[in-house]
Amino acid sequence: MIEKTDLTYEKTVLVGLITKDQNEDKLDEYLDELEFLTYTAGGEVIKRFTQKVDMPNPKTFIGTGKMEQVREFVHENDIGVVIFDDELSPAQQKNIEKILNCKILDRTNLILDIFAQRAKTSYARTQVELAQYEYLLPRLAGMWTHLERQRGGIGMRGPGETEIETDRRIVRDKISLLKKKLETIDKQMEVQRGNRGQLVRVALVGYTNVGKSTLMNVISKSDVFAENKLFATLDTTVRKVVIRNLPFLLTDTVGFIRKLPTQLVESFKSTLDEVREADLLLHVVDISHPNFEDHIESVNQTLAEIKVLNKPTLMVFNKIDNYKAEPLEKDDLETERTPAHYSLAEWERTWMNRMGERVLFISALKKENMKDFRKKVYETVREIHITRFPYNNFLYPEYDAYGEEE
Ligand SMILES: Nc1nc2c(ncn2[C@@H]2O[C@H](COP(=O)(O)OP(=O)(O)OP(=O)(O)O)[C@@H](O)[C@H]2O)c(=O)[nH]1
Ligand SMILES: [Mg+2]
Repeated sequence: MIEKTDLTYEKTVLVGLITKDQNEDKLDEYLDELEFLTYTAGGEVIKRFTQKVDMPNPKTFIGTGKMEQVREFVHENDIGVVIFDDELSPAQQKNIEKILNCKILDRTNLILDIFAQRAKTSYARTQVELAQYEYLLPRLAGMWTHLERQRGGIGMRGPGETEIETDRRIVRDKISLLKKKLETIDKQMEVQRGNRGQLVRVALVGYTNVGKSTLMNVISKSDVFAENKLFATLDTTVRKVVIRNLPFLLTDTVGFIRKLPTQLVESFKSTLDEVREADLLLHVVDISHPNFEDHIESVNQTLAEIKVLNKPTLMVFNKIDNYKAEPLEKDDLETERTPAHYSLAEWERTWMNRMGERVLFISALKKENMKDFRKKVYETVREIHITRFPYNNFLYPEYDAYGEEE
């Protein structure tokens, strides 16, 4: 299927809720991210609507009065799409569509759309298609999709079976078909991975748009697609990298994002196998992003969900060239000093306290501190290598034994 909503130049409105779990600042952050996602999908955000409620309205997500405001705005400004920051129930989706009379998407929907636009290889497309059907399945109730045409055949529908049940069955069949297809490719890939021999495997992980592909390009001198949009990378790329004379495999992977249902993450299982099978993770963080600590948290959560726990990890804080602490005047005694005011040196100390030596502060773009980066990666990979193959440790001396050149 691979359905794509064409958002090109489409005028868009965002809607989010302020609730007890999500204060105004948090919502602002989420909507900033949603706006970036919309831009990535090709849309342009004209306005945001927010509402403070205890609970989302079960019928229309936002209240009646607010909905009327949105309806007027949509009507007067020729808005093509309204995007909700949270997942809508099928009933909500249907009701809202009726009222607003334009395209209605939720966050998951939008992300899936971007995935669909970006999936290039047949493997990535199959994964996206699987994710789309997984998303569709619980939503079939109340939605008459006429999927049965695709299946056809007399006698396919049992007596008394409703259309929805038929649709469900078709979607389930499709899901198991796609899973089988992925399994077959997986087996081939496993063989390929097996052929990679006894090299230590390192995987770049991190939130989307933090600079994983840029870093990959810098260290492997390869040409992986990197750009300032979300989910530039959907396929994994593996490169052999040699630092000094120590070879290892480096994998670039799909970026993580918060509020992505686990079941969708699972659709990318095979891509994530690279992460599961890695000996070392480089967790890349965009330290210039105001919410980078939340990003770390949500990456760790996804790692836990896919059962990648306690793997050796280096924290790589990237984009130091772009980091700006919030200014705080010396004589300002009123404002409380928070981590937002930390200098880079303070962040470095904070993370060293938490993680010991396993932290790095770099700029992949400006190639700052790359020497440090190479050294630390070399030493960590070397350690893994000689633990595994103790008999050839003589091959790889301490990094500094090479002297200063390079
Ligand atoms: N200022 C600055 N920008 C950077 C740095 N590293 C990467 N970028 C920019 O950040 C954007 C995202 O970079 P990517 O390498 O595509 O990020 P990614 O983590 O691979 O993103 P996804 O594949 O979308 O998850 C690009 O515009 C890069 O030029 C850096 O050190 N400093
Ligand atoms: Mg990338």
